[in-house]
Amino acid sequence: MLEKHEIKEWFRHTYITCLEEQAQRDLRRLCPDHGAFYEAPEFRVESVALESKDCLQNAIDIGDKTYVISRSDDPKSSITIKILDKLTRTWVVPTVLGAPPNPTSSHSVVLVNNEKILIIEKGVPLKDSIWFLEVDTPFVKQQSKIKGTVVVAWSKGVIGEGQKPVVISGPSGVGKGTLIAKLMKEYPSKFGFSVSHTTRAPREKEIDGVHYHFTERSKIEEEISEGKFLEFAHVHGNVYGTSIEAVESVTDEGKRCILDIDVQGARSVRASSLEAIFIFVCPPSFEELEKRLRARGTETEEQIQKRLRNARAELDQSNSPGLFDHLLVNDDLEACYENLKKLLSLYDDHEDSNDSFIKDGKETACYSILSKTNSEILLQSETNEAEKGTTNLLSLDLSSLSGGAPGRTRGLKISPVN
Ligand SMILES: Nc1nc2c(ncn2[C@@H]2O[C@H](COP(=O)(O)OP(=O)(O)O)[C@@H](O)[C@H]2O)c(=O)[nH]1
Ligand SMILES: Nc1ncnc2c1ncn2[C@@H]1O[C@H](COP(=O)(O)OP(=O)(O)O)[C@@H](O)[C@H]1O
Repeated sequence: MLEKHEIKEWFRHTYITCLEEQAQRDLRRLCPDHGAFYEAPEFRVESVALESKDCLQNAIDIGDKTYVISRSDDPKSSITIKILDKLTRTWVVPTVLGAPPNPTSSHSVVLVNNEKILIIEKGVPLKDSIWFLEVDTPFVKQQSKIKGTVVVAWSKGVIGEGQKPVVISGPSGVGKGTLIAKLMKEYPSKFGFSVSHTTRAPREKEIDGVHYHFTERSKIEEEISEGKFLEFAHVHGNVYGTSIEAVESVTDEGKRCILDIDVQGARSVRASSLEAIFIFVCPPSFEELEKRLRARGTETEEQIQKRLRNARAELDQSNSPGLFDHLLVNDDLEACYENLKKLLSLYDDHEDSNDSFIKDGKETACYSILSKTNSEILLQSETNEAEKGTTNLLSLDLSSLSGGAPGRTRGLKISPVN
């Protein structure tokens, strides 16, 4: 049997989870005498955050665990996560993956489903304020297994769906870079390149931050272990990797992201939550590939031999079932480029259902969470619209969230409530 002060504290935590009905049930089970004592008022997420002088914290119950999300009143400090195991009454500090929200003064939280918690940052425009803390998604489960620790992961919410990124793979020297450069030159505002990290040395005309982020092995390994990479692979004796930020920053600019990565990387992206289109570029023949590699003149003979050996393996894997959506043969460059354009235009009839909402400018106002049902979360403007007689509520449709950690949770449909 719990002590009365423990019951009170426990109930305050549980109540905030938006599971007040369950809380009442559990409370009756744990302590029949006090079950009816704490009447839950009408549900309003914001009003039940636990505030003390130097800290704001919210607690969310999922099964036997309570996730405590706190921030101090130092505006520079970011959110911390602690987990209370209610059965053993022990605290766990989880490994937190992904880029966290920028520090702000406070936030409101609500449980979306048993896999993730929605956090709305206060005092920042809606488009920057939506965050998901994943606590039991497939990604988090997989990372937990790999790391052998309890893992949670941040994912930024993005209103509307960006166009699917395009993954381009193919053996060294086949012409991937040439095709991508043509595309970027013709459509600079439509496509953006995912700038990979690599431990290989820069070639003569390569610029750091433009062609690659050239980096040290220890640095990239550290960042990989911090969950900052969507994928990475050892290619031709060096480490190459796509940071989550490399892809998401392009998509956030409203551009379609192009990734030039090897077959291992393509496989990893296929297995990730990033939905993309996968294209493999083949040479017309192995002899022609060798000719192009040599003519480029950027590698030593030893490096050319290594690339040619790896090319055979990559060509073999291009037919792996379910890996590549399209194979393009780069024989005549112009013809191949035209085929690439045709292929990409297949997916160009995309319309953003949130266009009108975004044009209204509502996404620049500040909101906080008001309430939740199974299908929607209501957000309330932080301005004084209610006093002016208008409701200024927004509905976040929960049926269409896509993606998630690592990266962004896209496809958020938000519409005004009349
Ligand atoms: N997995 C993975 N492969 C990459 C990445 N960036 C580049 N690569 C691949 O690494 C290989 C070597 O690239 P690079 O050294 O630029 O040589 P090049 O392909 O001969 O121009 C190519 O197959 C690229 O597609 C990355 O971020 N991840
Ligand atoms: N269709 C083509 N016909 C002849 N040469 C090509 C063709 N496509 C690309 N090249 C040349 O082949 C070399 C390798 O191309 P590159 O784009 O660097 O390949 P990758 O990025 O796949 O390693 C470059 O010198 C490029 O100018």
